[in-house]
Amino acid sequence: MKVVLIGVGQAGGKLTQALAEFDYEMDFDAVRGALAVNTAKTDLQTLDIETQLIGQDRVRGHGVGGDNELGAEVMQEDAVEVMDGLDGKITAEAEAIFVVAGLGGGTGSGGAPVLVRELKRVYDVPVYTLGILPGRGEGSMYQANAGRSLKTVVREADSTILVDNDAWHDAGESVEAAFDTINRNIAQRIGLLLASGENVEGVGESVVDSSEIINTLREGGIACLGYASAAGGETAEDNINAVTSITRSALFTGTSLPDAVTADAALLVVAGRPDAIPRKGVERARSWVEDQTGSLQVRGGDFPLDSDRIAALVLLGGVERSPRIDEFMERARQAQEEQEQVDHTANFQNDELDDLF
Ligand SMILES: Nc1nc2c(ncn2[C@@H]2O[C@H](COP(=O)(O)OP(=O)(O)OP(=O)(O)O)[C@@H](O)[C@H]2O)c(=O)[nH]1
Repeated sequence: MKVVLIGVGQAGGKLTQALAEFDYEMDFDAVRGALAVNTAKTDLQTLDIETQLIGQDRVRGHGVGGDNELGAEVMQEDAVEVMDGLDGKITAEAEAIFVVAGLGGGTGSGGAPVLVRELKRVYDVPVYTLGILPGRGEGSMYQANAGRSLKTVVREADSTILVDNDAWHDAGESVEAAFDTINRNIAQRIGLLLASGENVEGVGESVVDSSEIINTLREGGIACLGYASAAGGETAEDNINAVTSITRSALFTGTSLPDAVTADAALLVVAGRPDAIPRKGVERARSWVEDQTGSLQVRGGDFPLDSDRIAALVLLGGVERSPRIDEFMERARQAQEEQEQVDHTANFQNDELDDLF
């Protein structure tokens, strides 16, 4: 799928760069344009992709300090500039636009939903969000911000693929220490999904293409991605059990949104050497995904790759009824209440307020 990526905020910019680099190193050519937008000048200076600083009048290049309402305002005020900056980058060949953001901060959290809305007004291709949910251990500001941002961005985007910051790193690693691991995994796994069907030689009937990704995300709402891989055997026959077993791991342990299984639609992509991908294994795994997700819309396809490993990617569309989302929204709601209490106490201690007597 030919895509243009727009990172908003610090996490959004870093991930956009990581995705663009992976795509370039693998020679997939799925990423046709990349831009990082932020209110913090120093965050942009560390990136190699094209960048755009917004909100200079309001925050003078210092970021919005976790204030996502301010993040949304700044994006709205500078929307014309950002859209002008994208002119020429989003060409007719682009099949989708991805707005990439950490939903817990200020700039990405507030700015992403505004930018998605603006993009949808102008472009005909689907506009998706790749959103990062704060891990359980992150502070209440992050949780509350992400709750509001998620609610808004899901309404605006054609679909929102979520990666939970607790999902794609080893247990025991703190979220901050794990950023590198998470970002590498996102670049590889989301990168492979985007590249499915791109730059593929000897395209056969069973090769997955962009329309299957778009159709899987068509129902809107929240989506997630599962991934697992294993050493491949010599022949396709040798890999029948491997394909079913990695598909199971992708859905149960390798998912970007733990516990999200019930889905409106799904796509199973099996990547590996074309002669090592077993038709029988893929078909068996696809019908297993059907049983697990309860969806009758489970697509399947191959992604020919010159690799000794065999990998399964499971894209689930319409997972918003999952217990994981309910649990997160409850956490966000409690965090917002806690924050309101903190603000309330702060008012009592405010020296600028006169005591009554
Ligand atoms: N996976 C991942 N998450 C990150 C990374 N950096 C920050 N985050 C997460 O993103 C959220 C914070 O968002 P940031 O992108 O840092 O903030 P911002 O959008 O730049 O907003 P301000 O700093 O308030 O202007 C938190 O939930 C972090 O855990 C990263 O490199 N990788």
